[in-house]
Amino acid sequence: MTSFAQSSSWTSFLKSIASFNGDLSSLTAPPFILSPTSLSEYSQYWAEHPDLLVEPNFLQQTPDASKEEVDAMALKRIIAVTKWFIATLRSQYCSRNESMGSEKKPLNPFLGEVFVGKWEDTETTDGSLGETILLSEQVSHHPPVTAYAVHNAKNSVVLQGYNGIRSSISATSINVKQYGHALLEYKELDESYLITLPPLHIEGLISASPFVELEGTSYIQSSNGYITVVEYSGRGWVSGKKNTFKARIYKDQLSSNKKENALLSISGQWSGKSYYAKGYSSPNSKNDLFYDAQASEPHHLKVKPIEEQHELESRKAWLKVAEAIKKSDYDLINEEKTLIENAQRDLRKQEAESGDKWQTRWFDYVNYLDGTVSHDAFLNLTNISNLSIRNAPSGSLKGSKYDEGEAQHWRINIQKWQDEKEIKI
Ligand SMILES: CCC(=O)OC[C@H](C)CC[C@H]1O[C@H]2C[C@H]3[C@@H]4CC=C5C[C@@H](O)CC[C@]5(C)[C@H]4CC[C@]3(C)[C@H]2[C@@H]1C
Repeated sequence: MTSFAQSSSWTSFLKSIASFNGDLSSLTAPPFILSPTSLSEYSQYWAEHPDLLVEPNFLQQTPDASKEEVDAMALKRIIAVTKWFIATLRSQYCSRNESMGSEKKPLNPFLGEVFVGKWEDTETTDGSLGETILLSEQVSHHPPVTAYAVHNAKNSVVLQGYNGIRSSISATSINVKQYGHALLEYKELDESYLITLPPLHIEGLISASPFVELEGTSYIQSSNGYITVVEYSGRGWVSGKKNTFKARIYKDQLSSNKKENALLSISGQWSGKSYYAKGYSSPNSKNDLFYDAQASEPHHLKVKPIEEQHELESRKAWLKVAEAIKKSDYDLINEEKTLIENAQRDLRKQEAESGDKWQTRWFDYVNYLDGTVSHDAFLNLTNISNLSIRNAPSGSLKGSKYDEGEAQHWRINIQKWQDEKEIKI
């Protein structure tokens, strides 16, 4: 038990969780659990291995390739995309534990908050990787939704997506369903991938050292038919290790209905070592190493100095709150947060009076049910993967109990970024 666990603020916090209303940002957490980082910054975790993100673009068959060679290259590419995806998980779900000792409560982004940065090509000697940029924007405040786009122009790679969560409480953990998805497009290959987001829960609350554990299933569906099905579990599973996963790659969604059809199986820890073997058997450490998450340090993106940032940029906007959190000065945290919250309330009031709703900056809210979109990567990929197009928990299948209601999703409007005058990377 950490010393925090006995502190009165943590026990009263745990009691407050008991009367939880579903909106995590409404819980007043004790200062030591607060992160000085805004949730709008979490979009960067999709691209802390830019080399892995771009790698599939270098796996192209020759123009005169036979059907078998074309197929073999397509399989190589989904294996590379799976490796990139697995490599994102340590940053996504362990980076706070590694840098601050436990999972923390991120700052709740205000509507219109943006976070931008870039990864320069420090990997290659011939510059073949090129620069990768991140655009992240809080496109909704109630409920909180962060949209993002990662763009590597040199290799025509665009990753775009958005994330919102719904939380509930069980006896000892916070259960989180993720909403949204990521779309990964390799324009040179005319190939795209739909990536869904796994449910998670927060363990370690009683011992005041919370950490994320992934659960359930997520999918990576390629426009060339191949699909990766990833199953997550924690300590409880056979391996007894935390952050355990099994990924199986199939020729197409139909064959994914039977594990025996798996072409390749990968298993291990997404925050540690994982191994692969042909077919559907579960590989172990005697098989070939697939990826070692601890062996390759994440590349942190470059962010302009605060004094060069626009007032809507996250680190500038939250600077005083972040400093107060680092000093654990609870009164100052509340004082500075209240200033930001009041400014936001005034903006909403003015918009209500003038009738000018807040306009999102770089992302459009696309309705997939009113006929405005006849065909795009998302419709194609949800068709071949049998995944719902609705605003359902990420990875919900067509025909499942969640496959109902609206189908509106956030998409990057690259023209709006190209027309951007005020905010620079
Ligand atoms: C608010 C209650 C509280 O402070 O509880 C203490 C604990 C820190 C648990 C609650 C917070 O835990 C944080 C973990 C956050 C997720 C971490 C990673 C991701 C992946 C990223 O791609 C999208 C966002 C997401 C899902 C984060 C969402 C917000 C989470 C659950 C924070 C909880 C408030």
